[in-house]
Amino acid sequence: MLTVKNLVIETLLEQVNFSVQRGEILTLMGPSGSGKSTLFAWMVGALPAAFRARGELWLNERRCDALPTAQRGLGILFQDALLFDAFSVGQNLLLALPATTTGQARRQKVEQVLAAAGLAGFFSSDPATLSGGERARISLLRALLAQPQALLLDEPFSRLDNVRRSGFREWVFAQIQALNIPAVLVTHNEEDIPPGGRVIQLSRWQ
Ligand SMILES: Nc1ncnc2c1ncn2[C@@H]1O[C@H](COP(=O)(O)OP(=O)(O)OP(=O)(O)O)[C@@H](O)[C@H]1O
Repeated sequence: MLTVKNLVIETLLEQVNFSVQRGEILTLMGPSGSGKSTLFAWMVGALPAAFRARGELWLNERRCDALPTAQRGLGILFQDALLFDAFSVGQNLLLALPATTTGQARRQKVEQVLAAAGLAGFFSSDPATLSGGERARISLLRALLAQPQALLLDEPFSRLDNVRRSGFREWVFAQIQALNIPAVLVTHNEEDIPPGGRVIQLSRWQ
């Protein structure tokens, strides 16, 4: 379970409280500038220096808000599918693979997740030559290869056209359910809300 408890980010967010169960996707909505991305930045341990925050972050019974980013167990996916364009698709994915997988098993693991995502044969591709939908899928694969215990999705669908958007959305939701990890989705689009999913509205600091 992922919990944000009594979070205050001064002059931006007042008293944010939520818990997300394993396999659940909680949707966060709110006007532009209400602090959705800043909330994610705080959760991953990268709050801009301009802000002061207090509150608790818990992931699977472990308090995480004082831990370094890499130890929090959170994966994050941004609106822009950020990939290193100097590296091939496969190298981008290898970078995310934990050091516990070694030797030839590293490449095999990456080939295997590419194939499972319908991207067999993309290992040596240059990310700059991919479509927006392909970049989005590879970005999610990269986030998942790091074996996060929870996933934060910051408008991951907004740069995709309508056809790609719904396909990618279903695929992302299926991945989260298969991994049985909690996820938080920021979106401006009500169509992105998973069927029956809970929604939290962030409001501006009063
Ligand atoms: N590094 C920073 N330093 C100072 N202020 C910042 C910084 N990053 C964001 N802000 C400000 O914090 C406020 C909240 O921004 P944030 O990006 O969290 O909003 P948002 O709800 O994600 O908006 P949108 O829906 O437009 O993406 C905005 O007023 C923004 O200008």
